[in-house]
Amino acid sequence: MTDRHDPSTALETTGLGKKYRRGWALRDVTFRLPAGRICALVGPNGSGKSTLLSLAADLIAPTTGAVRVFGADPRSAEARRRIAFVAQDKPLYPRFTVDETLRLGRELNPGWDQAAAERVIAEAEVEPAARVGSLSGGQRTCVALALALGKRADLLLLDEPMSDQDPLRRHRMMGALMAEAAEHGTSVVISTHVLAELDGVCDFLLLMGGGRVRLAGDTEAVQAAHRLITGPRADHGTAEIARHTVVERRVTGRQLTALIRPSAPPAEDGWIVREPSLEEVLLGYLRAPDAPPLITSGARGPDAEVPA
Ligand SMILES: Nc1ncnc2c1ncn2[C@@H]1O[C@H](COP(=O)(O)OP(=O)(O)OP(=O)(O)O)[C@@H](O)[C@H]1O
Repeated sequence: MTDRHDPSTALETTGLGKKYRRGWALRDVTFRLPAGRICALVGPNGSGKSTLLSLAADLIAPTTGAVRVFGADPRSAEARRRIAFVAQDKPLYPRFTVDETLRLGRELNPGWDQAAAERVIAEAEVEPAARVGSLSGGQRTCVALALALGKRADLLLLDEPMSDQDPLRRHRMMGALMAEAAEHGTSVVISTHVLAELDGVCDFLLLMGGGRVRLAGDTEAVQAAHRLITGPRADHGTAEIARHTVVERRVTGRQLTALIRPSAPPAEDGWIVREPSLEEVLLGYLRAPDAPPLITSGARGPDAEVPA
């Protein structure tokens, strides 16, 4: 685990685990998110995404291991100041107006950025004089996002913030969020089920499955580690594929398509070989829950012992 006040690492976990009465929600999670990155947190329902975010935001305590925020304990005042968390259930005061909610944010946060918060409200076309209790679920999410951005945190933890937004507002909110993050170098972890939403937005990836990390690293490095190969479903094809780490293979008619992590340059003759899109990589892993995990070097802590 890195020293305190590590400016280069936004979030780091070592052997992090969380056990509820019914069993483990998170197991042996070890990764490092460098600062200034936009990290997509993806995985099926119940794979541990919210649990991981809640541990980082100190809403719950780990059963095993540790989590650090910029090198600090999440329970510390420093970590609390540097984190903003938008949970799935946005706890806001329903009797407050939007304006009053922002005023509360200003009073509670010394570094409050009123202009940033107001930009989100304006972008979302939410009426500042409206009571929070009268807003739609999607509009309430925008108020929660405005509070998070107004706090001017260094690490934004966002749990499916776009799930209740209509497509147009989803697009506008993502744009506003990314513009703010780029301007201030803010680190972001955003969980989502909408894989298409990630393209060109996120530069870091964390894929969870069964409470464990299945993929972690720069999106470019993750993509570059994979190849999508298509060819005839003949015996020699099977032999070719067996040379590599196979994430997923599918047969359609006489054709074989496989997502692989090549151990050597794949044979080109008779095969179409190309780098998969991020969505293709993610879909491959989601369809193959037993595929071996990949933690790229950029996502490993200095003292981590994780499989390559
Ligand atoms: N407070 C809790 N008490 C008991 N079990 C819990 C609690 N919170 C989560 N779990 C369990 O932990 C596991 C992981 O849940 P978690 O909410 O972290 O998943 P998720 O990936 O965020 O799911 P989703 O995509 O549906 O939001 C699930 O099996 C869930 O039932």
